[in-house]
Parts: sequence; structure tokens; C-alpha cells
Amino acid sequence: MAGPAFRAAAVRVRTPATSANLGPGFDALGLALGLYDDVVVRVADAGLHIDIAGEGAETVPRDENHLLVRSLRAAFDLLGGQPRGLELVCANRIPHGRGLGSSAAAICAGIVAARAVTIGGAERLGDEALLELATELEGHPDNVAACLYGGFTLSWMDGGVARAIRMTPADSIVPVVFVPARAVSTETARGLLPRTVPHVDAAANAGRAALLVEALTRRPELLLTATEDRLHQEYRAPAMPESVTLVNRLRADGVPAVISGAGPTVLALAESGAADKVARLAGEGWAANRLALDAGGASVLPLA
Ligand SMILES: Nc1ncnc2c1ncn2[C@@H]1O[C@H](COP(=O)(O)OP(=O)(O)OP(=O)(O)O)[C@@H](O)[C@H]1O
Ligand SMILES: N[C@@H](CCO)C(=O)O
Repeated sequence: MAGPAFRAAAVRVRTPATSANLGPGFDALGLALGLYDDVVVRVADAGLHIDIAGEGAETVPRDENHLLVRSLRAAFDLLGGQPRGLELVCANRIPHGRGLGSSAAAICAGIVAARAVTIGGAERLGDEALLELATELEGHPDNVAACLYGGFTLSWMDGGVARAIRMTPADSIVPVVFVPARAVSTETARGLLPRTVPHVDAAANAGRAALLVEALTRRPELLLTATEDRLHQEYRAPAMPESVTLVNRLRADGVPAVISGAGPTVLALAESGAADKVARLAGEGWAANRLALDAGGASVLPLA
């Protein structure tokens, strides 16, 4: 069978940062944030050329091991074949290894770009297949679901197949992130989790995760209770003690704060009007970044 044909024009893809877990929704809940990586992908006659500016420019490989390239390659395989050459220009703003979904953003950018530069790509690789492939590359669906769909997502595995639904978070919620300078890889943070947990803790998280869906979409006044977690944050404290201390301190002051994803970033879900107070409560040594909620998820944009 003949391989696919590719567009001569470059495509630009923008992918949002994401915060997974949100307290009790381990590997299930995700929130898309208004902080973006941008990549321009062009099919070329030969070779692989990668330009990187911003986060990771000094550390990520500029070859076939680059996560974006691995994701492009995996998607091109599903689309029917590889282009002869590729040129990528990456503008990275999402910090790496901080719990803000940088790997999910790179993976989703790669597969969305591969689909966009392939003629007939949308017919060959539908949105459900995109989620499945992204989940396979990332290892769990929570960040990639929020990254692809935007908003607030609930994802799950159904017989090995990733599924997700998208909800709209209450627009009075203002995400405030506190990003430590030091990275903690997701691999390290997952390695700290026990193989089994007490039944009472699992039951508490199930109830809180269900409540969180209501709190984040309709009743933000319930967010403090709804973001309580017993399944991952304390187990991860040895790798991010200052972050867990900040979470506990903010919560004691009534702020719904959690470890974002696998950490070490702290995410506070402030009510609009209270974001400045949250920043002050964190105290010295913590820089607060107020972000918007992202509604649209991964997008193919016009070239600037
Ligand atoms: N834009 C990118 N280009 C290339 N590689 C990337 C990019 N973003 C992330 N990566 C790779 O992913 C790694 C970070 O992934 P990791 O899962 O540890 O953390 P995270 O995705 O930032 O946080 P979390 O999964 O907790 O939200 C980086 O060290 C790098 O190897
Ligand atoms: N649910 C994942 C998110 C980070 O990728 C974790 O906490 O390990």
C-alpha cells in the first residue's frame, strides 16, 4: 500500500500545561492551564532538524530520542508511513519535571502535528485514537486527556483502552502555581508509591474524587474538602518535603492546595478575588504564578 502524502506547508501546534490528580483523582483527573508550548513542524526532503528555545533547550536531545520526535514517529506509523525528513521549531514554556505535564504537552504536540501534516490525517487517526496513542506514550491518561481536550477531564482505562470525558471548570476558579526550582521526575515520584494502600484511605479518596467533580464544576466552596488526598501526596513527601509542607500550610489557612501531578509544583485553586491573598499566604521563598484555565486543549494554529 502506498504511504501517505504530506502537506508542503508547515503546521503550528500549541499544547497547554496540565495539572493531574488535583488531590484525590490519582491518574484520573486533569485540569488544562493557560501556559503553552508551541511547535512548528514541517515535512522536509531529508534529515531531522530541531530548534529549541526555552525550557529544556540545554537538556533534551536533538535527535530521534526527543520525546516530540518519538511521538511524531509513533503517529506517522499509525498514519501509514514516515516522511523523508522533518524540521521542528520548539518554543517551550512549560517547565520540565515539575508536575505541569511537560511530557504530555510534548507527546500531544507530536501526534497532533503528525495528523495535521498528513493529507487525510483526521480520517486516518480520529480523536479517540489520538487519546489512546498519547496514553500509551505517557503511561497514564490524566495529563494527556486534559492536554488534548482542555478544560477539566476525567479519564479512565477500559479494558486497556483510554477513555475520557471533558467538563467545564467553574470560571471563578483561578489556578495559582508555586513552581520549585528543582525538578522531580514522574518516574521517581511514582517509585515512592506503595503497592497497596489501606482500604480506609482508598474509600476516603473515592468519595473526595467524586465530590471534586461537583466542586470544580459547580460548587467551588467545597474545594477544600474535595481536594483531600490520602493516596499519593504524603508518600511523595521525601522527594519534595518543602512542597508538601506548603500544601499543608495553605490548607490549614483554608486554601484548596494540592501537589500538581507528580510534583513538586504546588497548585492552589483560588476563588477569583482571593489569588493575591493565596500568594501572600505562601510567604517568603515561594513565587506565585497566577494562570488562566485553558478551554481549548491542543490546537493547530495559523503560522504567525
Ligand atoms: N518539550 C519537550 N521536548 C522534549 N522532551 C520533553 C519536553 N517536555 C518534556 N520532555 C521530557 O519529559 C521529561 C519530563 O517528564 P516528567 O513526566 O518527568 O515530568 P512532567 O511531565 O513535567 O510532570 P508531570 O508528569 O508530573 O506533570 C523531561 O525531562 C524531558 O525528558
Ligand atoms: N498521575 C500521574 C501524573 C504525573 O504524570 C502521577 O501522579 O504520577
